[in-house]
Amino acid sequence: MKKIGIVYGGKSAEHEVSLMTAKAVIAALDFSNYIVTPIYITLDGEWVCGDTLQAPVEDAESLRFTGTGQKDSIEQFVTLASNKTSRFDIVFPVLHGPNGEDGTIQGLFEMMNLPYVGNGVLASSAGMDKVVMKQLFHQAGLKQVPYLYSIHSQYEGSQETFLDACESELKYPLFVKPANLGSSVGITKAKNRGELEKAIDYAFTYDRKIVVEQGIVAREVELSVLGNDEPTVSIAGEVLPTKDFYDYSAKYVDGTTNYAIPAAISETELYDLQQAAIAAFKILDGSGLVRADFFLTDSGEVFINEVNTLPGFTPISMYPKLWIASGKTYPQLVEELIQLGLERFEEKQHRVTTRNEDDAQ
Ligand SMILES: Nc1ncnc2c1ncn2[C@@H]1O[C@H](COP(=O)(O)OP(=O)(O)OP(=O)(O)O)[C@@H](O)[C@H]1O
Ligand SMILES: C[C@@H](N)C(=O)O
Ligand SMILES: [Mg+2]
Ligand SMILES: [Mg+2]
Repeated sequence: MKKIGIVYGGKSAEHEVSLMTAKAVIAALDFSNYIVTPIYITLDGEWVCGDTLQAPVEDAESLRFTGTGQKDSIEQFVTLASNKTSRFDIVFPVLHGPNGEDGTIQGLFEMMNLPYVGNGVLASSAGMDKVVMKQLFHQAGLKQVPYLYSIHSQYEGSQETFLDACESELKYPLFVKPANLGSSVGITKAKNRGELEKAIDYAFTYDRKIVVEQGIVAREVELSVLGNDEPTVSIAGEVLPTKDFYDYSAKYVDGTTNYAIPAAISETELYDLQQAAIAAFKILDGSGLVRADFFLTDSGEVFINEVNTLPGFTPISMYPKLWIASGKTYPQLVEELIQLGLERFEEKQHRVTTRNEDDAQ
């Protein structure tokens, strides 16, 4: 039996989405092969290690443990994970957004020498920050919509100058986003200066850095990438929002969004999208998984919007659905991700061992 720790929740505005993902991942595990420990990080950042689970949980709510009120209960996790008998064989951080999808927890696992599922520190942090991500994508030659960004302390002193720059360099409608977040939290579509100003103020309530993007009229197409050094890429899926854009409520609340899997696109368009998804994964030095989100224009032009290094992962989320459409089952996908995490860890360990032996000779 392998010991697996599922870490979920998190100090993030995507906390609730993580609970849904965690429930689904736990349900996919083979309980005759894994001893499953749930580790909940509350919205306040308190860590609560649950008792090992005997079976999948019935609902996501039951994963929301009550904490002890001690903010340093991360020590409980460190003790559990460092102890020889209770040490996890692997940890699965099922966290979305800041403090989880951004390299912070991956850094903790690295320092503890714990194998974990998914992207490492670099890919996670560079993939979380939409500005850094855009700069890397530019370097990889990937086409993107025009954008500007600002940092709160700079914006405060030069608000009008920034608004003027947005209006002269970009065309309405504009999409204003916190740089480090997901699930469309904090994003507003602005159609005039007044709305832009409000949208910027709102995005700054989530992050010290914000991005203002030119809106594009295009289809929204997403692809899933899976693997380590030789990643594979899925077919494409199209998001068909029935609202103004694919906002938080369209994603998780009102169920108004439709999806087309596979997306009705040409072979050339699919090829271009797949090449771009792999290029995005590689420039970030990804491991395990990434969902790449694109805009596809009527003339077949591909613009990368962003990647998610720990995308929504319930059986009805786009990332798994694209692999399920290619013949994998959801539990097979979860198992594959665990194996990829173990492979990455073993490869690193092997290098250390070999080097130490070489040094000793
Ligand atoms: N430049 C743009 N032009 C047109 N629509 C946009 C643009 N940027 C974002 N959108 C709309 O807003 C949605 C959310 O944007 P984005 O994917 O960047 O946010 P996110 O918070 O990282 O979401 P997630 O991580 O859940 O995919 C997009 O799916 C799209 O509907
Ligand atoms: C979880 C959300 N950021 C997604 O990418 O699906
Ligand atoms: Mg995102
Ligand atoms: Mg997206």
